[in-house]
Amino acid sequence: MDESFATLIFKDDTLTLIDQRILPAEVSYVTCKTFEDVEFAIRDMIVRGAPAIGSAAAYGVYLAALQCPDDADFKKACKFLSLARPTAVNLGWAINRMLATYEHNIKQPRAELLNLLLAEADSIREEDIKTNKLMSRIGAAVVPQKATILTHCNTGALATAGWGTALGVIKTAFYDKKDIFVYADETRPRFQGARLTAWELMEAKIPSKLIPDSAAATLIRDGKIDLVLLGGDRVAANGDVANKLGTFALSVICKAYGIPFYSVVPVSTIDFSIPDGSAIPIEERDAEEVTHVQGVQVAPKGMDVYNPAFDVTPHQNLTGIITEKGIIYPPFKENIERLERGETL
Ligand SMILES: CSC[C@H]1O[C@H](OP(=O)(O)O)[C@H](O)[C@@H]1O
Repeated sequence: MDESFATLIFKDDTLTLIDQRILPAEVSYVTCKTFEDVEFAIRDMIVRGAPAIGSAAAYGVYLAALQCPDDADFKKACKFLSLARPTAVNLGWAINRMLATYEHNIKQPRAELLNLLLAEADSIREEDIKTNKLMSRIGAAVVPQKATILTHCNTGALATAGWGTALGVIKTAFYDKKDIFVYADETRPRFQGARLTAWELMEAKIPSKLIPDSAAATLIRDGKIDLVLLGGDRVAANGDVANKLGTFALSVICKAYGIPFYSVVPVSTIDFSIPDGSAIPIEERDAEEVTHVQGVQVAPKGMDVYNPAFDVTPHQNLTGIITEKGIIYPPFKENIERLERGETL
């Protein structure tokens, strides 16, 4: 996808989002004029991907301030936004950053306070694009001159405010003229890989193939994959990573066959407050996502469903975690503590 496609645009007190529920069949946009619109857009995955969710939520907080001059109403609106999806830490991180701007400037005239909140939301969006390009540059160093890469879910411009995390690394390696080939798995049940990553790879003209999720294991066993690059939604202080369902299984297979396995995340996706992955809330989504495919029923009516949207990969299965502050290698806990102290790795 060329960079003219913006995942989210904010203008005239309106957040415009490319509707990721129906890409690539249709390129259409949804406008959000209230914080309730933004909450729905996040919850229904019109916008998805940890950094993109954070950026959208930041504008949702600004819209809440526009709608709610009363402090208690505003705080209630922010709480409502924070509950839209539980796993990606970027949602809470962005809301908390906006709330800090609000509290710090609460005594300013209302118009000035609103301007400062909008400026903070713009900064969060702009910083994310810069962060993605920086981590992509750092991450491209782990991509051999000739490599076949497996990626999972969607971690491109659509999952962020622009450019991408793991797919950002892949694009950077490609534009660096590395001889890469990408296998993108479909990523059931929402098909972020088949719908979104395939679209971004084709737009970028990166040599690639789409595969069923369950084909990855055989490709890894048969030595067809040199490297796995994927995203993350919340990283615990010991390096455990919550990411799209299926990540854990891929990590086990890669560990068994000695394939490098990297999560690519901005530091804003690290939750320094939780000691390990057991504390990460895992979102469970509607049964229909599994019983239906693009609205067509495939499972018998009334069949019970377990539909976790994420799983947790233990740090022991990771080769490294690529960030804009450097690559976190084992010992993960100690190196994450260095990041928390503001060091660059
Ligand atoms: C760049 S973070 C992308 C991250 O978000 C995806 O989840 P979802 O599509 O449900 O928001 C997936 O976990 C990706 O790795």
